[in-house]
Amino acid sequence: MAYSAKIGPSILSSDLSCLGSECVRMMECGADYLHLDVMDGHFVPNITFGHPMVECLRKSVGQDPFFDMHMMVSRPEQWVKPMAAAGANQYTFHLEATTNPGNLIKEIRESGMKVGLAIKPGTTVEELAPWANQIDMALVMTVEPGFGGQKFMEDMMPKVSWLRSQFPSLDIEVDGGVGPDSIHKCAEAGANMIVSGSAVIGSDDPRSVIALLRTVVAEAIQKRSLDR
Ligand SMILES: O=C(CO)[C@@H](O)[C@H](O)COP(=O)(O)O
Ligand SMILES: [Fe+2]
Repeated sequence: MAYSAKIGPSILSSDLSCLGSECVRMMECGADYLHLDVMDGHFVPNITFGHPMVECLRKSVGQDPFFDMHMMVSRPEQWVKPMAAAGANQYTFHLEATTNPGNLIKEIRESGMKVGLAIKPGTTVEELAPWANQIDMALVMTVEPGFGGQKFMEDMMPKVSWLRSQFPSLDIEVDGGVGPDSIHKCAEAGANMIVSGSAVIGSDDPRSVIALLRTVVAEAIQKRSLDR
């Protein structure tokens, strides 16, 4: 079992005027990576930031933090090279946003980044499956992409369970409404990369929330390995 429990705060929920210090604060509170939500106002009805912001963040926080770019954009091909140059580590694009996932996967790899492939709630996991052996991480959205602070969609968990059963070593990420109330469902289903925005950033004690999320997921991974 190659995968481990990792917690990635979504900094979309933080005070955006202090993004650099918020990233540093999350890493100091025990985050394993940072989940950066890029929205273009077209693929989703909201706008956040692009590669110039990522470049500034990289300069501000140093080389260490792993930047998982959640690209909620209509033309993901367009931003591969700029994001790689800006210091992104993983480029997670939406299956719904491209007609040629195979070529995009190749371009992301050639740019030196890891590859993530995301699906919206209305997309079946069978549509993602043909690409699963070529990617580093599958992202199962547990809200409609576009905004933080939405309600967790428990009915996405069968997608996670199915992926875990078919691809035992794959990194599987969940994103949207994940926090102490929903983490058990995600962990039981087999998710190991956990994005949490409002539950972590909005907490008075983000360190404890991150530690709790990681413990629940790590215990589920251990249980799965003993059951095999
Ligand atoms: O991609 C998205 C939303 O589209 C997420 O990354 C959210 O920003 C996570 O925030 P919470 O749902 O955990 O508040
Ligand atoms: Fe996200």
